[in-house]
Amino acid sequence: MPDQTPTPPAPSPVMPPSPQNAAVEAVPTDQSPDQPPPALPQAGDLAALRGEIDRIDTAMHDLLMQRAGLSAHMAASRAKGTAPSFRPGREAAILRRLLARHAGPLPRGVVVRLWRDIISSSLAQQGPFNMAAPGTAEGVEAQLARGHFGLLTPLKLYPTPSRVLSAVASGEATVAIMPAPAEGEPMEAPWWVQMEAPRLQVVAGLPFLATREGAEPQAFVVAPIVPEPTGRDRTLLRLEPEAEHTRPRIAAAFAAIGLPTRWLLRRDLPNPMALAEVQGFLAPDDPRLASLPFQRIQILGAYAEPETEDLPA
Ligand SMILES: C=C(O[C@@H]1C=C(C(=O)O)C=C[C@H]1O)C(=O)O
Repeated sequence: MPDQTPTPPAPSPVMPPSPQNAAVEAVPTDQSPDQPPPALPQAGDLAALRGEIDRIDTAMHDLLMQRAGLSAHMAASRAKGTAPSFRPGREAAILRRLLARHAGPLPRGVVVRLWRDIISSSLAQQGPFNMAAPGTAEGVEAQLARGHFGLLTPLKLYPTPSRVLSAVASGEATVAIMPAPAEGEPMEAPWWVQMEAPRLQVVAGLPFLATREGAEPQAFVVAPIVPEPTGRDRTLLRLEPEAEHTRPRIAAAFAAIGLPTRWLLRRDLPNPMALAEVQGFLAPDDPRLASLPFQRIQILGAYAEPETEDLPA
């Protein structure tokens, strides 16, 4: 594809400070500071700037078409195998890599927004992909589902979290968007008590881009796949405590094996059950788990630690 070479700026142009100039100047470059600035039209030359934007749009469109072509190849080579096409750990790694190299005026939230749509369209190419969430279209889970998997991924709403879980368990839905477990959940047994592990696993926390440092996910993605480590993960564990295993004692047992809990929930009804989140990626055969004094301990999944949006200046 022939590229139009943009006209270099006039020697030492004196540009008055304006938002337009700020945006132009902030275009990231790979050049070192002592090299001349990249060849860009002068800020006052709107027609040339628009021409440059058209050239960039064409280049981006070409690359998006190339990317979709690669996804189609992947889908074709997968058709013969059994490897799952949904790999939330890889998706998180892709976003982290881009955020780590990101610079300039484009907000990090926009980078995530754009790539979430690109990745979701690639998922749709791999085969049917649809989501289930509890509540209404205005509810937190539905909004987070849309935010993560895009506006074009089909979403079916169910009246309760346990119906959502049944939908993903039966294969009616590819993924379930579940509310983050919390104290004082409604009367019906919480979904994490019912979840059919290890076949179903928590594989992502939403939103991936948190508005502030340390924010906890508001929802979890559950799917019939095995989570993969991303380098910065958290693991959810479910266990059946005895009567004497109060929350502090459960927390102390985890701390004693070098796995301090980030948070811990304990329910007594219908049976004693606890859910703990620990830092890091734990495999089911992790030897530390065998030394915990609990009856049944199961990994409910693992997810990539969220990234944060730009902090206010
Ligand atoms: C096409 C793939 O599947 C999905 C799509 C991805 C993408 O578009 O980058 C990444 C991870 C997968 O969830 C893949 O295996 O990379």
